[in-house]
Amino acid sequence: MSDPHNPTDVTREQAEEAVRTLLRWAGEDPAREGLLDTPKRVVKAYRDWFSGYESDPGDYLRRTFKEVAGYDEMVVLRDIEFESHCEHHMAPIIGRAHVGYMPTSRVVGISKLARVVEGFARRFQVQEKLTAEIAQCIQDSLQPAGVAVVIDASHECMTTRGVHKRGVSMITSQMLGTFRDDARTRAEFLQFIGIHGGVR
Ligand SMILES: Nc1nc2c(ncn2[C@@H]2O[C@H](COP(=O)(O)OP(=O)(O)OP(=O)(O)O)[C@@H](O)[C@H]2O)c(=O)[nH]1
Ligand SMILES: [Zn+2]
Repeated sequence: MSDPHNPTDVTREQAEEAVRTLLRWAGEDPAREGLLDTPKRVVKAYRDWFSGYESDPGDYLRRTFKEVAGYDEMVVLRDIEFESHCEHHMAPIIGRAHVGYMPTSRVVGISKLARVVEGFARRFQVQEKLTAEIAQCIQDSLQPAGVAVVIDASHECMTTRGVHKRGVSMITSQMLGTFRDDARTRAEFLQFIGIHGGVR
Protein backbone atom coordinates (compact mmCIF):
# COMPACT_ATOMS: atom_id res chain seq x y z
CA MET A 1 0.00 0.00 0.00
CA SER A 2 1.44 3.39 -0.91
CA ASP A 3 2.04 5.83 1.92
CA PRO A 4 1.54 9.51 0.96
CA HIS A 5 4.07 10.46 3.66
CA ASN A 6 6.69 8.15 2.20
CA PRO A 7 7.48 9.04 -1.40
CA THR A 8 10.74 7.05 -1.20
CA ASP A 9 11.51 3.43 -2.11
CA VAL A 10 12.57 2.67 1.49
CA THR A 11 9.99 0.90 3.59
CA ARG A 12 9.32 1.80 7.20
CA GLU A 13 10.56 -1.67 8.19
CA GLN A 14 13.87 -1.09 6.38
CA ALA A 15 14.27 2.31 8.06
CA GLU A 16 13.57 0.77 11.47
CA GLU A 17 16.09 -1.99 10.78
CA ALA A 18 18.70 0.68 9.94
CA VAL A 19 18.09 2.25 13.37
CA ARG A 20 18.57 -1.16 15.01
CA THR A 21 21.87 -1.50 13.12
CA LEU A 22 23.05 1.88 14.42
CA LEU A 23 22.05 0.92 17.96
CA ARG A 24 24.16 -2.25 17.66
CA TRP A 25 27.02 -0.17 16.17
CA ALA A 26 26.86 2.10 19.25
CA GLY A 27 27.21 -0.96 21.50
CA GLU A 28 23.58 -1.45 22.45
CA ASP A 29 21.19 -4.38 22.40
CA PRO A 30 18.16 -3.30 20.32
CA ALA A 31 16.16 -6.10 21.95
CA ARG A 32 16.55 -4.48 25.39
CA GLU A 33 13.13 -3.47 26.70
CA GLY A 34 13.84 0.28 26.80
CA LEU A 35 14.94 0.24 23.16
CA LEU A 36 12.22 -1.95 21.68
CA ASP A 37 10.13 0.98 20.41
CA THR A 38 13.08 3.25 19.66
CA PRO A 39 13.36 2.42 15.93
CA LYS A 40 9.67 3.23 15.52
CA ARG A 41 10.12 6.55 17.37
CA VAL A 42 13.25 7.49 15.42
CA VAL A 43 11.56 6.81 12.08
CA LYS A 44 8.61 8.94 13.19
CA ALA A 45 10.97 11.71 14.29
CA TYR A 46 12.65 11.57 10.87
CA ARG A 47 9.31 12.18 9.18
CA ASP A 48 9.04 15.34 11.33
CA TRP A 49 12.64 16.58 11.02
CA PHE A 50 12.78 15.92 7.28
CA SER A 51 9.24 16.77 6.26
CA GLY A 52 10.70 19.44 3.99
CA TYR A 53 11.13 16.82 1.27
CA GLU A 54 7.35 16.39 1.10
CA SER A 55 6.66 19.90 -0.19
CA ASP A 56 7.86 22.59 -2.55
CA PRO A 57 8.37 25.66 -0.32
CA GLY A 58 7.57 27.90 -3.30
CA ASP A 59 3.95 26.69 -3.06
CA TYR A 60 3.56 28.67 0.18
CA LEU A 61 4.11 31.88 -1.75
CA ARG A 62 1.50 31.33 -4.46
CA ARG A 63 -1.20 33.27 -2.57
CA THR A 64 -0.38 36.97 -2.62
CA PHE A 65 -2.27 40.16 -1.87
CA LYS A 66 -2.32 43.06 -4.22
CA GLU A 67 -4.01 45.64 -2.02
CA VAL A 68 -1.05 47.26 -0.30
CA ALA A 69 -1.84 50.79 -1.41
CA GLY A 70 0.92 53.20 -0.64
CA TYR A 71 3.35 50.69 0.87
CA ASP A 72 6.64 50.55 -1.01
CA GLU A 73 9.25 49.83 1.64
CA MET A 74 10.84 46.63 2.86
CA VAL A 75 9.01 43.94 4.82
CA VAL A 76 11.14 42.13 7.39
CA LEU A 77 10.42 39.05 9.48
CA ARG A 78 13.12 38.62 12.07
CA ASP A 79 14.01 35.93 14.60
CA ILE A 80 12.37 33.00 12.81
CA GLU A 81 13.56 30.10 14.94
CA PHE A 82 14.33 26.93 13.05
CA GLU A 83 15.84 23.49 13.50
CA SER A 84 17.70 21.78 10.72
CA HIS A 85 20.29 19.02 10.35
CA CYS A 86 23.71 19.25 8.82
CA GLU A 87 24.22 17.02 5.83
CA HIS A 88 27.75 16.13 6.92
CA HIS A 89 26.99 14.60 10.32
CA MET A 90 23.17 14.55 10.46
CA ALA A 91 23.56 16.65 13.63
CA PRO A 92 21.13 19.45 14.55
CA ILE A 93 21.60 23.01 13.38
CA ILE A 94 19.63 25.32 15.67
CA GLY A 95 19.23 28.97 14.84
CA ARG A 96 17.30 31.96 13.68
CA ALA A 97 16.59 33.28 10.24
CA HIS A 98 15.82 36.87 9.35
CA VAL A 99 14.08 37.44 6.06
CA GLY A 100 13.32 40.66 4.22
CA TYR A 101 11.98 41.54 0.84
CA MET A 102 11.14 44.67 -1.08
CA PRO A 103 7.68 44.18 -2.55
CA THR A 104 6.84 45.59 -5.92
CA SER A 105 3.09 45.23 -6.37
CA ARG A 106 2.28 42.15 -4.29
CA VAL A 107 2.85 41.10 -0.72
CA VAL A 108 2.59 37.67 0.82
CA GLY A 109 0.97 36.56 4.09
CA ILE A 110 3.77 37.07 6.57
CA SER A 111 3.61 33.56 8.07
CA LYS A 112 4.46 32.20 4.64
CA LEU A 113 8.02 33.52 4.88
CA ALA A 114 8.45 31.45 8.06
CA ARG A 115 6.94 28.44 6.23
CA VAL A 116 9.52 28.80 3.47
CA VAL A 117 12.30 28.80 6.10
CA GLU A 118 10.79 25.64 7.65
CA GLY A 119 10.41 23.95 4.28
CA PHE A 120 14.10 24.23 3.52
CA ALA A 121 15.30 23.76 7.11
CA ARG A 122 13.53 20.41 7.43
CA ARG A 123 16.02 18.80 5.09
CA PHE A 124 19.68 17.86 5.30
CA GLN A 125 21.48 21.14 4.90
CA VAL A 126 24.60 23.23 4.94
CA GLN A 127 23.91 26.70 6.22
CA GLU A 128 25.12 28.47 3.09
CA LYS A 129 22.76 26.41 0.92
CA LEU A 130 19.84 26.91 3.31
CA THR A 131 20.40 30.68 3.19
CA ALA A 132 20.66 30.80 -0.60
CA GLU A 133 17.67 28.49 -1.16
CA ILE A 134 15.35 30.60 1.00
CA ALA A 135 16.41 33.81 -0.77
CA GLN A 136 16.14 32.33 -4.28
CA CYS A 137 12.73 30.78 -3.57
CA ILE A 138 11.30 34.15 -2.46
CA GLN A 139 12.93 35.93 -5.39
CA ASP A 140 11.58 33.41 -7.94
CA SER A 141 8.08 33.25 -6.46
CA LEU A 142 7.35 36.90 -5.63
CA GLN A 143 9.72 38.63 -8.06
CA PRO A 144 10.28 41.48 -5.59
CA ALA A 145 12.85 44.25 -6.06
CA GLY A 146 15.11 42.37 -3.67
CA VAL A 147 15.44 39.73 -0.97
CA ALA A 148 17.67 39.54 2.11
CA VAL A 149 18.23 36.48 4.26
CA VAL A 150 20.52 36.32 7.29
CA ILE A 151 20.91 33.13 9.30
CA ASP A 152 22.57 32.88 12.69
CA ALA A 153 22.88 29.29 13.85
CA SER A 154 24.83 26.91 15.99
CA HIS A 155 25.94 23.54 14.68
CA GLU A 156 25.84 20.62 17.07
CA CYS A 157 28.46 18.86 14.99
CA MET A 158 30.79 21.57 16.33
CA THR A 159 29.42 21.86 19.86
CA THR A 160 28.76 18.25 20.90
CA ARG A 161 31.45 16.46 18.88
CA GLY A 162 34.57 17.12 16.80
CA VAL A 163 36.13 20.43 17.77
CA HIS A 164 33.70 20.85 20.75
CA LYS A 165 33.33 24.63 20.60
CA ARG A 166 30.26 25.82 22.46
CA GLY A 167 28.81 29.27 22.02
CA VAL A 168 30.03 29.57 18.44
CA SER A 169 27.46 30.70 15.95
CA MET A 170 27.73 30.84 12.20
CA ILE A 171 26.30 33.81 10.36
CA THR A 172 25.48 33.69 6.67
CA SER A 173 23.71 36.16 4.45
CA GLN A 174 22.32 36.14 0.98
CA MET A 175 21.35 39.49 -0.53
CA LEU A 176 19.60 39.76 -3.88
CA GLY A 177 18.48 42.72 -5.99
CA THR A 178 18.28 46.04 -4.20
CA PHE A 179 19.62 44.59 -0.93
CA ARG A 180 22.75 43.57 -2.80
CA ASP A 181 23.13 46.65 -4.96
CA ASP A 182 22.20 49.43 -2.55
CA ALA A 183 24.31 49.78 0.61
CA ARG A 184 21.66 51.92 2.32
CA THR A 185 18.92 49.32 1.80
CA ARG A 186 21.20 46.59 3.10
CA ALA A 187 22.17 48.74 6.12
CA GLU A 188 18.52 49.41 6.92
CA PHE A 189 17.74 45.69 6.82
CA LEU A 190 20.70 44.89 9.08
CA GLN A 191 19.56 47.62 11.47
CA PHE A 192 16.01 46.19 11.51
CA ILE A 193 17.28 42.74 12.45
CA GLY A 194 19.58 44.18 15.10
CA ILE A 195 22.97 43.85 13.45
CA HIS A 196 24.74 47.21 13.53
CA GLY A 197 28.21 47.28 12.10
CA GLY A 198 28.61 43.62 12.96
CA VAL A 199 27.70 43.95 16.66
CA ARG A 200 24.40 42.54 17.85
N1 LIG B 1 30.50 25.55 5.60
C1 LIG B 1 29.76 24.75 6.39
N2 LIG B 1 30.38 23.77 7.05
C2 LIG B 1 29.62 22.99 7.84
C3 LIG B 1 28.25 23.14 8.00
N3 LIG B 1 27.80 22.19 8.86
C4 LIG B 1 28.88 21.49 9.21
N4 LIG B 1 29.99 21.96 8.60
C5 LIG B 1 31.40 21.53 8.64
O1 LIG B 1 31.60 20.51 7.71
C6 LIG B 1 32.90 20.04 7.92
C7 LIG B 1 33.03 18.60 7.56
O2 LIG B 1 34.40 18.39 7.63
P1 LIG B 1 35.11 16.98 7.54
O3 LIG B 1 36.55 17.20 7.79
O4 LIG B 1 34.69 16.28 6.29
O5 LIG B 1 34.40 16.21 8.74
P2 LIG B 1 34.98 15.85 10.18
O6 LIG B 1 36.21 15.02 10.03
O7 LIG B 1 33.86 15.24 10.94
O8 LIG B 1 35.39 17.29 10.73
P3 LIG B 1 35.39 17.88 12.21
O9 LIG B 1 34.01 18.42 12.43
O10 LIG B 1 36.41 18.98 12.16
O11 LIG B 1 35.73 16.77 13.16
C8 LIG B 1 33.24 20.38 9.38
O12 LIG B 1 34.24 21.37 9.35
C9 LIG B 1 31.92 20.95 9.90
O13 LIG B 1 32.13 21.91 10.91
C10 LIG B 1 27.63 24.18 7.28
O14 LIG B 1 26.42 24.40 7.34
N5 LIG B 1 28.44 24.95 6.48
ZN1 LIG C 1 28.01 18.72 10.71
